[in-house]
Formats: sequence, structure tokens, C-alpha cells
Amino acid sequence: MLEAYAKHKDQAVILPIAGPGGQIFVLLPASETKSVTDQPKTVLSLREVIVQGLLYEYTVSDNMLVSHPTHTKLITTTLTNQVGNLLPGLSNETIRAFEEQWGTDTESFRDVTIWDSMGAIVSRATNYAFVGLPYCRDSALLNAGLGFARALPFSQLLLSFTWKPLRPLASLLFTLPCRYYERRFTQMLIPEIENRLHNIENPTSSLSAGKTSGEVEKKNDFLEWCIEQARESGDPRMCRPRTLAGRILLMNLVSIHTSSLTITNVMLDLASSTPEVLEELRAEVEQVLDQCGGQWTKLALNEMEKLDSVLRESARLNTLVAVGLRRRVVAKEGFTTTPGVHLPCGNFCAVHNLGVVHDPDVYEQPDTFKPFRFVGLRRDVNSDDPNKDHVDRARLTFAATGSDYLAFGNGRQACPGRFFAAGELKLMLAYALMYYDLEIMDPRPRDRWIGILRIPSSNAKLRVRRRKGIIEPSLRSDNLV
Ligand code: HEM
Repeated sequence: MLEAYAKHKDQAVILPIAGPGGQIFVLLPASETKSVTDQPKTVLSLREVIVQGLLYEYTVSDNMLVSHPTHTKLITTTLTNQVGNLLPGLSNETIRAFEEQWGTDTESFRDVTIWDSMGAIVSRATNYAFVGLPYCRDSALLNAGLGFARALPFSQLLLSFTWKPLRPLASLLFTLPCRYYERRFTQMLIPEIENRLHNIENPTSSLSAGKTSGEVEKKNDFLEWCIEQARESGDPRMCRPRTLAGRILLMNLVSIHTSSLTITNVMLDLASSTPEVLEELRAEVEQVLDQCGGQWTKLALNEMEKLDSVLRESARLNTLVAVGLRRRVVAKEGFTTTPGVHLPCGNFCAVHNLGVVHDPDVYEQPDTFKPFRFVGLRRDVNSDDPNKDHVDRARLTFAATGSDYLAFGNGRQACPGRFFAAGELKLMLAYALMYYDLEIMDPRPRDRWIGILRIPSSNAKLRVRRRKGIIEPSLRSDNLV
């Protein structure tokens, strides 16, 4: 991909990708990023890339989830708006998960496998937002979700090497691990879903079971929003407990890996930077928390500019999306790029990203991890209009998308979960820095490539120790047990 960028930066090239998510793409020049971004999903579709790339037809057993992916809408309409309300619970789960994974020993350092521990913490916190307590603490449920997300790309890979007419037969064998984890996950969640549906349909029976109307309170989590959405649709298939549980499983699939890979990279970047960088970040977290009365609120997280810059810089440098804006042409008449390259319907295209983030004309010293790069760039935004200043600065935050930063894609089909991810990961990073010492490592463990996926070393160890004399955060209140 770097070679394609160096030699054919301004031309469309054909990029055959092997491995998970592999298809043949027409890699468009970076100058086409805006044009691709601007296309509606009726012309260039991301969804088609996901459905085809992950072979959902075989890897997801409930067809309703593929034909009616209504849960993704709820991310934008509800999850993003609820981040502030979810923060107290998210903080509580994050704190407890860190203690479980990184320990509370203030005397000696211990080795932790960074990838595993980040996966476990992200999974617990995210599932707090998806299914609430006590399920987000159920390791069997969380492991089934993680197992499904790990099994699916391998089933897809085996199927993609299978002759198409044989796929229906081969899938019976190749998707066995997916089916296993899917079944485990859904079976554990179905009783809760049945219970919630029962309570909604029979509000008086919950009251006669000795509860007062105050006790039968509505849950505020993704599952509850899915149930509401299903009931409002009037389609009985949407209310099937298995389908509702499948939606939560697919939410785990799209969110846990991306978020844990991102935060693993951040931790590795920081642990291989300098003690001064860590101290500067801690000072910011302490100062902001002081100003906000010790509360991990949305406002407090927004104020942590340096922390935000670290997340964006790490996501830039270790970009998970080596090629950005992967799309399938779905318009019958095809799609024609500005310079006149015509892509017939059914073709896949993408734009350069790896080349862009390593291009010195785009980023100064592009190969260096500069934790406060975006703090500097944000402060340099200098327009006469103070309101415009604010908007332009916001364009350089972790979750803000742009042509030179495709960590979350760009445009109308950009990642809908990025605001939730930003809140969750900032919280994790702030907490890790405040409550733990990280031993500096040199050099940073090398990443691995699987197809177009770049992943940090899965067995890299971080040496961590609980810091002494740090007061417990105020959010760990008893009512969040
Ligand atoms: C740091 C974590 C994350 C990263 C780096 C990430 C990255 C991405 C990227 C690159 C895309 C493709 C966008 C495009 O091509 O324009 C995407 C799509 C998507 N993301 Fe994320 N994501 C993250 C977290 C999440 C979370 C937490 C959720 C859910 C709460 C989520 C839900 C989705 C969904 C549903 C899509 C597909 C949208 C569609 O079907 O149209 N992501 N994400």
C-alpha cells in the first residue's frame, strides 16, 4: 500500500487483498477522498462491504439481523446522546475492571498482557452500556461475545477460499465456532430479554410481585432501546428474544475489537514514550478533575485536551484502517471518479490511508509518535471569528473525522459509535494514568499484519503498579454496586 502511494499516488490502482476482509479493491487516489465521502449509501455502500466481507450470509445465523440492521440506527439516535448519563456506571465498571486486571498492589510491578487486559476492560465497560448489570460482569457472556468476534473472521477466511457453489455445504463445518459462541451468548441473554418483555407486557404482574411502581424502573441500556424499537416497529419478528440477543452480539462484534485494539496501541505508545509525557498527562487529568469537583463527567473528559490528542495521534500513527472508506458500488449505473475512472456496479473501492498518515507533506515528522501534536495544531487554529475557531478546533479531536484522518472513516457512513468510544477510551486512559505507574519499555513491540488488518502484538507485556496515596474516585459510590 505504501508502494502504491509512493508510485501511483494520483492514479487509481487495483489492490488485491488476501486475508480476513479480503476483496479486490480499486484503490483511489487520496484526492478522491472527498468525492467518496460525499456519496450516499445508495451509490457507495459500506454496509455491503461488511455483509460481503464478513460473509454474514453464512456467519450470522439469524437472517433478520442482516436484512434489518436497525440496531445500528440506535447508536446515533440514542447511544451517543446517552454517553453523559452512562458515564457514572461506565466509570464504576472501568475502575473495578482495572483492579481485577491490573491489581491493587502498590509495592511491586506486575506483568500484564496488554491486549488481553484491555479486551477484558473494554468488554465489561461496553457491555455495561449494552446490557447493564449484572450481565456486563458475567465473564461467560463476555467471553462468548469475544469468542464470536474472534471466530467470525476465521470462518469467513475459510469460506472465502471455498468455491462459491460449495459454500452453503462448507459453511456447515466452517462456521461451527461462530454458531457455538452465538448460541452461548444468546442463550445467556434470552431469559433477561424474556423477563423484560414480560414486565413491559404485564406491568401489573411486576407490581403484584411485591414491587412498587418506583421499583419497576426502566433500564437505560442498548438492549432496552432495542426492545422499544422492536415493539414500535409492530413487526413480531423484531421482538423475538433470539433476534434481540443477536443484535447485542453484533454490537459486541463491531465495538469490542476496534476499541480494544485502539486503546492497546495507546498504552503501548505511552509506555514507550517518556516519564515526562506521562507526568504531563497526569497533571492535566488532576487539574481538570479538581475543576470538576472530582467527577468523571462528559465536560471533564472534553476538557482533557492532551489526553484527547494522545488518542488521536495514536489512532493516526497506528491506523487500523490501512485503506480507508471501503465501499461497494451499488448504484446500477456505477460510480465515476472525478478524473473519469468508471467503476461498474458490484465493484469495491477504497482510498489511501496508510500512505497519507506517513506522508511528510500531510503530517510533520509523520513516523514519530508526538503525543501532543493535536494540542499544538488546535491552538494554532487562528481565525478572526471566535465561533469558527471553536468549530475548527473541534475538527482536530479524537472522534472528529477528516480526509487526513480516517480512523473512524468519514462522511455520512462514518463510524456511528465513535463518540461513545471516545468517552469510554478517554475514561480508561485517564484512570490508568491516575491510578497506575507504567514502566517505560524500549522498544515498542512490533505490530503484525494479517491481510489489511494491522494489529499490535498480542502477547506484549506491560509492567504496571498501583500508585500509592491516590484517593479513590468519587464515582465509586455504593449505589453503583
Ligand atoms: C476506537 C474504536 C472504533 C474504531 C477505530 C472504529 C472504526 C470504524 C470504522 C473505520 C468504520 C467504517 C467507517 C467508514 O468507512 O466510513 C466503522 C463503522 C462502524 N462502527 Fe466503528 N469504530 C470504533 C468503535 C465503535 C463502537 C464503540 C461502535 C458501537 C457502539 C461502533 C459501531 C460501528 C458500526 C455499526 C459501523 C458500521 C456502520 C454501518 O453499518 O453503516 N464502532 N467503525
